[in-house]
Amino acid sequence: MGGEIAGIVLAGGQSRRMGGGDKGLLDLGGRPVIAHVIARLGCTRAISANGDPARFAGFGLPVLPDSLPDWPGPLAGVLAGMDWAAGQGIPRIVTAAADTPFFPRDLAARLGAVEAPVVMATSGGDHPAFAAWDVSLRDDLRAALVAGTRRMRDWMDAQGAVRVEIPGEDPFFNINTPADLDAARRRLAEGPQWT
Ligand SMILES: Nc1nc2c(ncn2[C@@H]2O[C@H](COP(=O)(O)OP(=O)(O)OP(=O)(O)O)[C@@H](O)[C@H]2O)c(=O)[nH]1
Repeated sequence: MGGEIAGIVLAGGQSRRMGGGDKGLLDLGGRPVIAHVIARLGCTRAISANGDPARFAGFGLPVLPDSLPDWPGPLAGVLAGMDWAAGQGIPRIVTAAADTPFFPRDLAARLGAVEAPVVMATSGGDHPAFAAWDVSLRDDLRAALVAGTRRMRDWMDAQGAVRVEIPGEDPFFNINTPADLDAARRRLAEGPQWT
């Protein structure tokens, strides 16, 4: 599929399993976890998160508050990304989670190459935070949220999302707990392929 695709990093949420704060701002090898995600995604154009945008100022990207701020969950962040991209005249976004620093660098190209309105990454299970979305779906997504849809997977299944298998060794390892952060630091120490 041709056309521009804008990377949106989902960085909101409550980080309850981590004990609060922003998982993306935790240190991993001398830089924040989200810096790894921004670099790997390659086409990052915005960060999706509620709260004070100043905490992300160092990345030089717009910080998008959730389109439905009282609606917890990453789908509201996806909608914010779609609304922002539509305003920029960009037809498609690809989303990545700010707490997942080791996915392949060609992820956006792999998802963007599939000609479908919703493309979900999978590797030993679905990873709905990693997906490509046509922004033309935003009014449908808004309506679904208002109607009570909460889980990304439910909405994507309703849309008949195409699945793309992403290669790699546990490519969507994500940092939810302090033990996960320790494991990520150990993985980083394994070699330059993870930096
Ligand atoms: N924009 C936005 N992103 C979110 C929201 N909730 C979660 N995310 C992001 O979606 C990804 C997956 O989030 P989870 O780990 O399921 O939820 P979390 O709130 O970060 O963590 P827990 O409270 O421990 O479940 C992470 O990158 C989060 O930053 C939200 O309400 N808005």
